Amino acid sequence: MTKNLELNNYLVSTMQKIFDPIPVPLILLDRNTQIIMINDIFANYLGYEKSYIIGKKVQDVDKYSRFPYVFQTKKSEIAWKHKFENGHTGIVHRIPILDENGEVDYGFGMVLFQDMEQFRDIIEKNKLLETEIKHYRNRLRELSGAKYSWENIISRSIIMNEIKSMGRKASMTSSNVLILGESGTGKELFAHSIHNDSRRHLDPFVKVNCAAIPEELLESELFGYVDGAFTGAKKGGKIGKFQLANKGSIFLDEIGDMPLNMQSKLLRVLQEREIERIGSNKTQNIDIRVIAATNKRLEELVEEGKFREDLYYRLNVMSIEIPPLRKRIDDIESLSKLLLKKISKQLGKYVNEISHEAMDYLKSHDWPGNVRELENILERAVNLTDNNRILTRHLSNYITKTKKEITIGPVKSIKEIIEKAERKAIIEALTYTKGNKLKASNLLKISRSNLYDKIERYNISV
Ligand SMILES: Nc1ncnc2c1ncn2[C@@H]1O[C@H](COP(=O)(O)OP(=O)(O)OP(=O)(O)O)[C@@H](O)[C@H]1O
Repeated sequence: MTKNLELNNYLVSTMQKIFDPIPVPLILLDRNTQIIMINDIFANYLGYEKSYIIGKKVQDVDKYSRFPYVFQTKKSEIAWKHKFENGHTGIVHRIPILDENGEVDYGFGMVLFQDMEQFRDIIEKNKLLETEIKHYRNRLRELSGAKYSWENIISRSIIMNEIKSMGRKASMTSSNVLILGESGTGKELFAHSIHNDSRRHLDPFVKVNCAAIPEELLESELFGYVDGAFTGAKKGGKIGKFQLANKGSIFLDEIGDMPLNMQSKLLRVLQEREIERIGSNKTQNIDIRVIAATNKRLEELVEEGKFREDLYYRLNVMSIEIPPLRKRIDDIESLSKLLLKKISKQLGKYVNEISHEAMDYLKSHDWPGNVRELENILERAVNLTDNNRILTRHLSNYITKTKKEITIGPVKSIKEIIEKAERKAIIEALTYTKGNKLKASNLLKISRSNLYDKIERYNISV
């Protein structure tokens, strides 16, 4: 008995030594709400000598104490506003400590904020920090997030409009998306737009070019690593792209070039929805949407054993195939106009017109490099022209060398077919009448002024 008492006294005095230097008001009660321990700062706060308080029931020191109630409910009260008997108002925690039978053994209390001013100060600072974080998040999103949306994707052809509307549908779902198409067809534009139009648009959009990162670095890029994971690892470790993209979307460009071993790891992420940093055995849950793109024929890669079939099916939940530019020549004119605007802005040189003949050449080219190639051709032409107009001579030789009749594209608009036929008929009539416009207009059965208008509109040199 004496031994137990001695032990108890020893424990209490040791704990008191620990309690006292802590600059936060702390209190410990026994199961009868009797104060076993209180630190100096709390005793001062209550306005009593510590020796006077110890051994008293808590409600005798502060008649508003809710500890008797907490002992009944056995439920902690965290961050409660409390007005003490002496008039102070603070924010407090009251925690019942239960024994193995679930009965209250002790009660632990602390004053988190000693007055409401202090509390309001912290809340204000917190709000300020939140605003700052929001600001930097927005800046980060502007710098590294999704930059493009549907308005940036020019589409006049029926086929492209349909594909855009499929893209819009894909934005609405949370399924993975696979974007297929030749190089330069606008796969990346689609990936940005899908993210920007999805419910994840306020969260990160992280791009990884699977073909550009050496195989041995890809795993650490995607998964990150912990401090000291391997020789040469950065101090403090590295956050992987999966984690950076958490809650948002990860754009895996050139997925067809992902090495097989990484494909297995990606599949695990998609199945388990969790990742492990290299060198760590802790898993972290992640919530990401994968948007993958490739210019390779994935089915062929699957057949050749270069792409995992199960991963292919996981990614191919919604697939969008962007047709090459040569299959949608109706888009060339409007695309060129938009690209001219963009290039003019970049080069600080205003060019906004393309002669009819030059446009014909553009429409009859095969465009193996698709929109990217068109952009390059136009940039060169803008540099070469002396005014605001691009003529045939400003186009690269390889574009003007071969001009075939434009018959490609099953979805040419009626307007374009009529315009082409009209232009051809006017040229034939003018050639036949050796440039006599009156005779030509009679042959064509249109008025002379109408003929003049069309000559100007179709840019026909007489
Ligand atoms: N429909 C479009 N409207 C406007 N610009 C486009 C369109 N399609 C492509 N572009 C432009 O063409 C260029 C190439 O597009 P993007 O990078 O999206 O192609 P990609 O298919 O991802 O190419 P790669 O397979 O080589 O990565 C970009 O400058 C893009 O802005």
